[in-house]
Amino acid sequence: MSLNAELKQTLGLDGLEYRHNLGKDELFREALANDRGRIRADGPDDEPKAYETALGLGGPLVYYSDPSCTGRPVQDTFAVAWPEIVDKVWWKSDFQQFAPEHFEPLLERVAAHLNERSRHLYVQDVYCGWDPVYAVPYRFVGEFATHALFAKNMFADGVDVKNPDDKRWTLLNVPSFHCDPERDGTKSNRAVIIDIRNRIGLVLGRADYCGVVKKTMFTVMNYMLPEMGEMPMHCSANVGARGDGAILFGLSGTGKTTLSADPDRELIGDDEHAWTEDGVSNFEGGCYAKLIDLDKEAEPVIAGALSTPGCVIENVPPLPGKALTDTDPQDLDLTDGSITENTRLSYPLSANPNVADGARGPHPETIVLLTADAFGVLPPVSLLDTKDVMYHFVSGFTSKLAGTEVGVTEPKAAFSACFGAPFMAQKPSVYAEILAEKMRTHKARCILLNTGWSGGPHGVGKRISIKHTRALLNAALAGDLDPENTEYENHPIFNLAMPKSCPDVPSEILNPRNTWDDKAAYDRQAEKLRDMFRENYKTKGFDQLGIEAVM
Ligand SMILES: Nc1ncnc2c1ncn2[C@@H]1O[C@H](COP(=O)(O)OP(=O)(O)O)[C@@H](O)[C@H]1O
Ligand SMILES: C=C(OP(=O)(O)O)C(=O)O
Ligand SMILES: [Mn+2]
Repeated sequence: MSLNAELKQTLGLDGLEYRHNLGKDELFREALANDRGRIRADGPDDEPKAYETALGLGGPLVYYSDPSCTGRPVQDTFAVAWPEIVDKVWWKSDFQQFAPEHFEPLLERVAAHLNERSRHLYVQDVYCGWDPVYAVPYRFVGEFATHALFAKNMFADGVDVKNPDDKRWTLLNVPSFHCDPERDGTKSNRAVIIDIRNRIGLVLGRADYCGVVKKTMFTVMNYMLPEMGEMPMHCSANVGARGDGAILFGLSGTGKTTLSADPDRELIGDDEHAWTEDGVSNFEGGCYAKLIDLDKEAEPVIAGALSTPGCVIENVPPLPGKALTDTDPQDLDLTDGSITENTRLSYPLSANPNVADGARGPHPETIVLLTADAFGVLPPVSLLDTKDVMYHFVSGFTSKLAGTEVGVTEPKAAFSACFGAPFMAQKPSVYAEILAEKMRTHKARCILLNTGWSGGPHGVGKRISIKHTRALLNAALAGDLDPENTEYENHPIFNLAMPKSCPDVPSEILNPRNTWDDKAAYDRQAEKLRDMFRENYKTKGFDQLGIEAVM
């Protein structure tokens, strides 16, 4: 079937011009010519943007998203509540039911909106997943060349999927369509809606943060993989010189991207993976790094990717006095969080000089659970046994940092099951059971690595340095923190095993109580966090899932 006929059949689009599978250079030029201002002017009450899409000198594209959408719009994210999925999906405030009777009329209105204007659309055919066992063809269809370029950077290509037409997902991204909540069944004038029955994603209105283009598909994968008995994971992954695999689970801002980009280890990916019988493989073909206050020495790989042609930079303002035409990445102010703290760089895996072949690697030898504790009370590193892993995996404690979700402006304690609740389309027990089974089969060492605050809570203490976190991680990966090589002490409040020493890390920071001047205040804060863990365990009914309480 021709592309025209296919898009007429799946989406009702008719009489449109498709710019299909353009190369990066073409998408780059199209983004500059077409994504500036024009389409946004359709919306009511448009807040002016401070800057418009700018040119990089043969380097990255600099995109400024709608000021109301510099992170994921979680409160406007839905799945169509078809009867065959309604009992399986884990519904929650950041993943809500969309009434089936509203879906078709809404899609028809979106199609009519596009057909009437007969604007051109960008269509990019990519794959989600590098392993043909579970990979799906992913067709991005949207108004902005920027998002098509993002999809090209961020997804796999050339994957040999059998019967691709029976598996293809189509994402229709239409920033110029503003929903009417009363008529359309949405909560506001924007919406992100997943239709599992028909394999369609809809991104409407001010939802143009590029992260939506990848995380929507990630949510889909998290629904589908357990159906095939496979484990999807919100984690980064890499491989050391001994062929030793590692995976690092963590919610946004905990360090998946930063810590997996290690010049000495082959990168598999920074965010979304599957763990199957064959090992670990990436869903994506690119990375999505945070740029705020990037330290070019501590993060050489990310800094190096900044000037890669075809990369997309999001919401970084220029240095004072620098013009926005002909922007050299050097002219951007990476310390400027005035648009958002969640400034971003998307780059293909190939921009990293050390990547794993085919974005795949072995079963992990080390499993890292990342957390960023803004209370400053968890140890920087703890050794976990299997029951600790299960407990901390379903608890998913971290502090949400400002920016990645609309509405989060300061660090906030979060218990996000499986370290990615908004994307876990099925219930946490589904993922916990598959992980438990994997851990029984493949023995791995496990650590809890806290990249959060030390010496006091956020605002008083300091964030643990990347240098120390990396030293702790490297020691764990090398086996230096294995129980036969290191002495441990127990944290009496969290019941966690803390090493007494670690190469290249001052011993006194390993027990967080040492880093606080006021020990009584430390104990009170630690007890408060422990009580939050207990409360979360109780209210979510984790005992009924067979998860043992460890604290
Ligand atoms: N000790 C640390 N470990 C990891 N990241 C840190 C640390 N201290 C500060 N950071 C910063 O925190 C952010 C971590 O974000 P990122 O690696 O993108 O997380 P994720 O990929 O899990 O969302 C980065 O901006 C990084 O520079
Ligand atoms: C893209 C995102 O992921 P992360 O912050 O984990 O890199 C996001 O949360 O929007
Ligand atoms: Mn990341």
